[in-house]
Amino acid sequence: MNKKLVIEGGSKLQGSVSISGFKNSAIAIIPAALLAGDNCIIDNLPNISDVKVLAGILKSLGATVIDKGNNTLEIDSRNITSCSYADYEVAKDIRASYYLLGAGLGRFKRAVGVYPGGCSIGSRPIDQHIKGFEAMGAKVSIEHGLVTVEAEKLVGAEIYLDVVSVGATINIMLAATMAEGNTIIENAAKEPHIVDVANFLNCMGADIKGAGTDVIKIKGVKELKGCNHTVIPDQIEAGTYMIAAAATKGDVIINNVIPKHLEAITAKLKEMGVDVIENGESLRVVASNTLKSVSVKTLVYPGFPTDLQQPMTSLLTKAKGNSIVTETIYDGRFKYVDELKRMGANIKVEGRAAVIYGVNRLSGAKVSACDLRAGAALVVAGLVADGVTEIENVHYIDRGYDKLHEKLQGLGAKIKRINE
Ligand SMILES: CC(=O)N[C@H]1[C@@H](OP(=O)(O)OP(=O)(O)OC[C@H]2O[C@@H](n3ccc(=O)[nH]c3=O)[C@H](O)[C@@H]2O)O[C@H](CO)[C@@H](O)[C@@H]1O
Ligand SMILES: C=C(OP(=O)(O)O)C(=O)O
Repeated sequence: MNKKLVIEGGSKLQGSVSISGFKNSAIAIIPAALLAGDNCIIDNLPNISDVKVLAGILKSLGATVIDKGNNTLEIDSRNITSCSYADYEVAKDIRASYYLLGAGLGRFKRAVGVYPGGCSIGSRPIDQHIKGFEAMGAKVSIEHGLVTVEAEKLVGAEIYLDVVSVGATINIMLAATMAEGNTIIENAAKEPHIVDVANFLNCMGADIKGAGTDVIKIKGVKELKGCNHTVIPDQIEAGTYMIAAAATKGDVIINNVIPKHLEAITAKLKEMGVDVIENGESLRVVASNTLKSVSVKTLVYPGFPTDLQQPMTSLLTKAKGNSIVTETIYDGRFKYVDELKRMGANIKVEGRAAVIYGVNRLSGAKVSACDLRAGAALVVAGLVADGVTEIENVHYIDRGYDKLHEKLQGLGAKIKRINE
């Protein structure tokens, strides 16, 4: 089906919007539920395609997955007896299928899965995941597009990550939860969803300490039990609405957020002259002044998140003067810039840096999203552009934004979705 978003730019966003559960947390927690061999109830799940794909894979493995409504899934993994998913067509577009390797290894000492896909934003190896599994005694092989991990005995180990990796940190944590003895992950990632996943695992009976710091200690346990868990709010979705509010010179209250998780983006917006007012679990973003140019460097948490680099670049096209965006996490996350240029942006990319020369106006055009956050960047650009912008490849946006066009309509944007 050819799906499109059509935006008539120029409306200031106004009103309030509620943030959904965190994609990157939800898509780790669903595979983690496999470890329980029991019934888990997970709520505040975002209504996005990645969640549907993972819930579908768990079902295909034998789990009972019941949609309880109200963004809640009940996942009973008692009937899963092995973890092998080999359907390339189902798994190729998502990254988080890799968590089934760690969870399957933990519970069954063996898992087979499609080599992870996900956004095409540069090289995305899984060597640190493999290093962690091997340190715990597993053998790992990659053949015909499938990754097999298996261990006669899974034992705790000390693992120093060579690069700070969100995926490797969570995957090792999943496997180590049911390994014999203690595991220590050093140079661990500290992103909010690492803490959320650790809280979920601890609620199932795991013994994990230090999540949210760069040293995580896991004492292996023999079994886990089911539990109820509420996914934390989506840091990246919230940041995207903050950026969209600022770009349109709007006044938006963003509800259901954890302001601490948004400090890097809040600080950058304030530097640009935008007011960001915190009120409990809400942030109000008011952009009444001329936007100032700034430098942005993506970093691991608590730095500026790479997943907001693309929408932030769209915002900076509207700033006065020249801004610099440096991408330190991925080596290919500027592909979308050519689409922004179609809309009149003046951006020069040199390796890992982009210089954004502020322009007076963007103009609506037919453009195509090349990945999830590229899609978000084009939406932000479309909201401020003169005339009509048509965004193709909306399936990328559906991977990570819950009811995007409806939420934007609620803020006064002239946006519609066409499913042809
Ligand atoms: C499903 C999910 O949660 N995706 C997020 C996760 O991706 P993902 O888990 O893939 O990202 P990582 O944190 O692992 O990657 C960070 C950097 O480490 C490198 N690396 C990673 C693993 C490895 O084994 N070897 C290696 O060299 C990557 O190439 C990249 O340069 O964190 C990223 C960084 O916050 C986010 O952009 C993604 O939205
Ligand atoms: C890169 C992202 O997702 P994934 O790792 O799932 O491809 C993202 O959410 O921006």
